[in-house]
Parts: sequence; structure tokens; C-alpha cells
Amino acid sequence: MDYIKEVIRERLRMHPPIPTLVPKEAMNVTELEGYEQVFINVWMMSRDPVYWEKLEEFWPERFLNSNRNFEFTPFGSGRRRCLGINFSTLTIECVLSKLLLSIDWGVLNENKNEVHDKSEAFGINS
Ligand code: HEM
Repeated sequence: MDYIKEVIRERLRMHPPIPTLVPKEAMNVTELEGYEQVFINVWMMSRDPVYWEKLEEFWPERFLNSNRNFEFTPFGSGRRRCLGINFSTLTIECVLSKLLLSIDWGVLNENKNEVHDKSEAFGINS
């Protein structure tokens, strides 16, 4: 069960469903290094070579026995972070485990050497 948690984290690292978090606006005009609005780019943070080895590789083991801080925040952070964090991670763990155990998975048209389009598009997805 621990490994599945790492698999889910790695998937959220590579493809965060809300890549730039939810835009926030300060109640008073505030400047941060000359900017009045900032987007938190979670997608970029979870692929920053300073913090991640083999960043383009799907490698769930990277999360085993490692403490991650702000370089991994697919649910946001601080007061407005996702309220559904525990609910969603538990639900994904249960559903994914059930699917993996109940279905005999395989690759469709394995012998045809078809290339599946896995390119990303901007937006909120799941
Ligand atoms: C994998 C699943 C999910 C991901 C990755 C996710 C991610 C996020 C992110 C990034 C935010 C914005 C945080 C920020 O801008 O700082 C957010 C906000 C929120 N999420 Fe989720 N979420 C997920 C599932 C859920 C579920 C299942 C629920 C409810 C049952 C939920 C409820 C909320 C709520 C209420 C907020 C707004 C919190 C606030 O503004 O104070 N989320 N979520």
C-alpha cells in the first residue's frame, strides 16, 4: 500500500491537475519584486532540476523515505490549500488499488507500434 502512495505522488508531480494553482489577489496593492500578481507554477516547481533527479522519468521510488516541502505542492499550501487533500488521496488509493487488482491490464494494439499522444495541454484536468 505504501508503494501506491508513491505512484500517486509521482503522477501528481509529473502532471499536477492544477498546474498554476488558483490565482490569488491581495486585498491591498502589494508588490513582490515589482509584480502585483503572481501565479504559483507547481508544474515547473515539480520539475526543477535543483530539487529533482531524473525529472522526466516516472520514478515513484523517489518519494520513499524522503521529505518534500515547497517543491511538491500539487494541493497548494498554506491557508487556501486544497480542503479535499485527505479525501482525494484516500479515494485515489482505494479506487486505483481496486482497479489494479480486478482488471488484467495490457497495452492496446501492443504489436502495432502505435505512438500514443501523451502531450500535455494547458488547463485544469484530472
Ligand atoms: C487529486 C485531487 C485534487 C487536487 C490535485 C486538488 C488540488 C487543489 C488545488 C491546487 C487547490 C488550490 C490551492 C491553492 O491555490 O493554493 C485546491 C483547492 C480546493 N480544493 Fe482541491 N484538489 C483535489 C481534490 C479535491 C476534492 C476531492 C475536494 C473536495 C472534496 C477538493 C476541495 C477543494 C476546495 C474546497 C478548495 C478551495 C480551498 C480554499 O480556497 O480555501 N479538492 N485543490
